[in-house]
Order: sequence, then structure tokens, then C-alpha cells
Amino acid sequence: MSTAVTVRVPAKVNVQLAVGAARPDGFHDLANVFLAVGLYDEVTATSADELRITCSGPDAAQVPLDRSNLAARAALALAERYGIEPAVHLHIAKDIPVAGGMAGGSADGAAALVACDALWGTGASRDELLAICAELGSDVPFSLVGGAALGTGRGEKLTPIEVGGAFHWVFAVADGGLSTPAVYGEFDRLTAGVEVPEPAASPALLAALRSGDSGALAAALSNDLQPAALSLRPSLADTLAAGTEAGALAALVSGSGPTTAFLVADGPTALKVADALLASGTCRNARVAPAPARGAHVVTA
Ligand SMILES: C[C@](O)(CO)[C@H](O)COP(=O)(O)OP(=O)(O)OC[C@H]1O[C@@H](n2ccc(N)nc2=O)[C@H](O)[C@@H]1O
Ligand SMILES: Nc1ncnc2c1ncn2[C@@H]1O[C@H](COP(=O)(O)OP(=O)(O)OP(=O)(O)O)[C@@H](O)[C@H]1O
Repeated sequence: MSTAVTVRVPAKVNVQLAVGAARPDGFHDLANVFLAVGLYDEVTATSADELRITCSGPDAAQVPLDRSNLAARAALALAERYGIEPAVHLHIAKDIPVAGGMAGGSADGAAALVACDALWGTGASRDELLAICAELGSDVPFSLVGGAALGTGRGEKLTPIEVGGAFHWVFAVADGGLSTPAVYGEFDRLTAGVEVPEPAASPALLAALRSGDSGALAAALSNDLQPAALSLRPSLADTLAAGTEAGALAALVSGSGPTTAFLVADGPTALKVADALLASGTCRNARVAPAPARGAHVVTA
């Protein structure tokens, strides 16, 4: 058995987020096309006397260090299932924006699960790990799987999607976060009295992913939460416009926001768009990231 295990886990962007009407349980049925992107957190699990969470990185002060942290919840869930004492120190090296709509907390949950599984030698099957992920949150199973996938139900039922090439992205990190339940609540308010169609994956979008065609993907991107995020944070329209003017093929809010995502033609254009976004003063930071990226995986054991 290892004494320390480090797991690397990517952020995500939703290249399509089709949202249905609110369900009786408060969740929304989705057609959620996830794409993992190369911005990573790393979670290191080390044996300790008791469960302890630490976090480093520029946004570390915004990350809870108690049992509400998704990494802690993942360790507790696995320990309970296998009758193990959750005596582990989980250190999160955080590079994914916090409360940014890029599934940073979900990523840490999936990474902690993989790390504790390896540290404790539980030997849980992939399906068992995925079931625990789904209990932790709607985005957590995708953080485990990575690549690209269609999420149905509340986003937790995954079907992998083949990706035929690399896509280049720029992410504009906003000041402050947006609460995911608040954005879904705003979606409900904006769609009150309107017939919300059943969410369905776009065939053109799936074909664009399969062929690796950036222009076709740009034409098919969509996010039903974008009007809600813009309603709560109108200044995001300026960021979207700045990236488009700088040469992005397309711009959209990442998931529930407030991070905005820009699909670009190639690596040099990505650097140019990132520079222009920073110079525009409409965001706190701009990050370049390739896609697709691998799901949660052990890097040192
Ligand atoms: C916006 C997305 O990031 C897109 O991938 C996800 O849908 C959100 O996934 P998440 O952060 O893992 O969300 P969860 O922790 O499962 O749920 C948080 C809250 O978001 C809302 N929620 C989430 C997922 C969903 N399909 N419908 C919802 O209405 C609910 O108010 C829920 O209480
Ligand atoms: N490991 C974690 N990292 C960051 N935030 C966490 C973590 N665990 C719990 N949280 C809490 O979750 C909230 C949302 O953080 P997170 O970074 O996951 O948002 P998000 O990227 O918008 O999520 P999503 O895209 O899945 O909706 C934070 O404000 C924080 O209180």
C-alpha cells in the first residue's frame, strides 16, 4: 500500500447545456455535453491520524477546509462503504477557478476518491466509483471520466463521446463566483410561464466533436444557463464581446458561470485572445487550455 498518492484532475466546459423544466426534486433534466479542458487541480492523499483538508493556490482562501469540501465528502463516502477509518490528509493544489462554472469542487471530489482508493487499496470497481461520484454531485462523474461525454438525467448519467482532434480554448476568469443553485433559480424565473422543451443533444455538435472541426463546433456551441448567468452578472456581456472582437471563433458562459469560454482556431490565436481579454479589463485573469483532457488519474503513488 502507498503512503502518498497524487491525482491530477481536469476542469470542464459545457459545449452544450440544454436545460429542461425543474423536476419535483428541484433538479433539472439536462442534455449536458461535457468537454474536459487542460486546467488541473491535484489532490494528494497521505495517511494521517484523522481527516484533514488543506489547500494551496491563488484562490485557496475561498475553499472550505471542513467536511463540506467535496474532497472530504468523497473520502468519507468511500471509507464508509468499505468500513475504513477516514484517517487521511488531503491536500488540494488548486488551479481551477473557484465557483467559476468549471466544476472545480467536483474535480477535487473525483480526485480524492481515486487517491483514497489507491492509498487504502480498496480496489473499488469503476462502476462503484462512478456511483459514489453521482451521490456527491451531478458534475462529479464526468470529472472521473474526462475526455468528452453526454450527461443526461441531472448530468450524472454519462455516455462517452469520441473526439476527433484537439480544440483550443481561452477562459476568462471573473471576479467573484456565481452560485450554481442561484443560476438554476434564475433560469426558472426567466422561463416561468414558458413551455421548456425536453433537452436533447445537438447532432451537429456531436458530429463536430467527432470530426475535431473547430469551426463546426463553434457554430454549434450553446448554453441554456447563459441568459440566467448574464441576468445575474450583466458585465459578462462585455467579456464575451472582448473575446469575440479579439478573434475567437465563438464565446459562451462556461456552465453556470461566471467564467467565460472562447473557442479559438489554434494555439497562437489563443495567446492573442488571452492577451486581448486581459487588456480589456473585463476579467480578472485569462487562461489558455487545450481539450480534450484525461479524467482523474494517479500521477504519483
Ligand atoms: C451547471 C453545471 O455545472 C453544468 O455541468 C451542473 O449542472 C451543476 O452541477 P453540480 O455543481 O455538480 O451541481 P449539484 O451539486 O449536483 O447541484 C447543486 C444545485 O444545482 C442545481 N442543479 C444541478 C444540476 C441539475 N441538473 N439541475 C439543477 O437544478 C440544484 O439547485 C442543485 O441543488
Ligand atoms: N474542493 C472544493 N473546491 C472548491 N470549492 C469547493 C470545494 N468543495 C466545496 N466547495 C464549495 O463549492 C462552491 C462551488 O465551488 P466550485 O469551484 O465547485 O464551483 P463551480 O466550478 O461553479 O461548480 P460547477 O461548475 O460544478 O457548478 C464553493 O463556493 C465552495 O463553497
